[in-house]
Amino acid sequence: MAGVAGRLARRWCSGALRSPLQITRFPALQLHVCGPAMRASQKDFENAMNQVKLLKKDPGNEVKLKLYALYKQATEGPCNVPKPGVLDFINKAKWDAWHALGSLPKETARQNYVDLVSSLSASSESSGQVTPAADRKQPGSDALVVTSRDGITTITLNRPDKKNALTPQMYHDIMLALEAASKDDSAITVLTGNGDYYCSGNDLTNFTDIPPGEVEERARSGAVLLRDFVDCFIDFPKPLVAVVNGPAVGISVTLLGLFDIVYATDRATFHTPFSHLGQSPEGCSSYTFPKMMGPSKATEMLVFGKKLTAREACTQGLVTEVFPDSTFQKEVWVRLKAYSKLPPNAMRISKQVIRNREKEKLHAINAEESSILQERWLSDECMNAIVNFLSKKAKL
Ligand SMILES: CCCCC/C=C/CC(=O)SCCNC(=O)CCNC(=O)[C@H](O)C(C)(C)COP(=O)(O)OP(=O)(O)OC[C@H]1O[C@@H](n2cnc3c(N)ncnc32)[C@H](O)[C@@H]1OP(=O)(O)O
Repeated sequence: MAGVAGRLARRWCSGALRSPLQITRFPALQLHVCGPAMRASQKDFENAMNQVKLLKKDPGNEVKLKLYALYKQATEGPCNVPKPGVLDFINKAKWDAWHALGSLPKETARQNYVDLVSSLSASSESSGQVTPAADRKQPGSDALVVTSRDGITTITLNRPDKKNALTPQMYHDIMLALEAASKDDSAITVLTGNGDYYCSGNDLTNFTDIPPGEVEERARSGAVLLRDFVDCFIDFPKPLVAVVNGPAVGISVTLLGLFDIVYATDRATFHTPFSHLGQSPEGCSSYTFPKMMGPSKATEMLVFGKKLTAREACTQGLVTEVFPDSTFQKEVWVRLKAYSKLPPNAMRISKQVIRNREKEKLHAINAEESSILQERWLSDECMNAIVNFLSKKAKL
């Protein structure tokens, strides 16, 4: 086994399965499963599969083989496929691992899978047992991962290779996730990013491949989507926390004015390059930013595109607290777990007392900003900026 593991390590470490994210592309871990629950429920199992995608550290080949074997056993039962040839190292190692589980019942394999993922999560920064909060419609792609544990529902942007830029599918999935989180039994909802960025804002390739006759219609439907998306944040009934794990750009910054708490690593920056892009502010920032930081500081950000450090953003009221990057995850999650144990109804009602009197105004501002942006998207200034980005001339 040592020789095979060594060859596997070389193959995996030099190939497609190197990073923790890539573990999720291990095809067997993606399949859907069914069957009755004994101990770990189907939901626990699905949550565990989502957790695997978020592991910060590569667990190593032995553990990956164990996960593979348990997954196969839990979903298909005892190994029932022919043994691969001796030179087919990877498939043979996988087959060996699965075959070694003998007649282990599916339910036990599922439980063992959940336990193993839980122990891996606990030993990485995102610790804690994953538990289902409510029946949740899973997002339509891997670009968003939703988990619930310790009374906290966490929505994680999971497109690290694109700095978590937001695609139309992600806008829809975030809305669905917020809708589900508003009804589940968690006390707090968190939005965060996987990888080195929190979010690089709207995916600028959303503006490509639009047939000439459809530009206006695309701008109109984009504005409707934007308005609906921001409305979900305005109306969200429970404490909403942004865990800003790295730089934030565009709409991911403007939305922060609608969060109840914003925790940021000292590595984060806050950048709204709207004028550079021929665009205009959204996310109600034309109202929340001047209110928070005064009109001239808001103008520096929203009109001149001044990029703030985390400490500057904290001084100006956009960020609640800044943590050293080395302890960010640990400190923030300890804090949030403690908050999540407070009486949930009291927290929800207090949030509403603080926020409700602004709601109508925010909806009106959102509608206005969306309609102005719809016009901006049709402007030459905006088109030229997108072309510049796409041709890699502009790094903002
Ligand atoms: C419903 C519609 C609602 C619309 C709401 C409107 C919102 C407005 C905004 O959000 S405006 C903000 C738009 N975002 C930006 O302008 C950021 C653009 N990106 C960058 O400037 C840089 O990529 C960076 C500073 C974020 C990171 O630079 P770095 O050099 O560290 O990394 P790369 O540039 O190599 O990025 C890695 C890959 O990620 C792709 N990418 C990053 N951000 C975006 C993005 N916003 N849209 C599309 N793609 C993005 C980048 O192209 C690289 O991809 P590649 O590896 O395939 O080249």
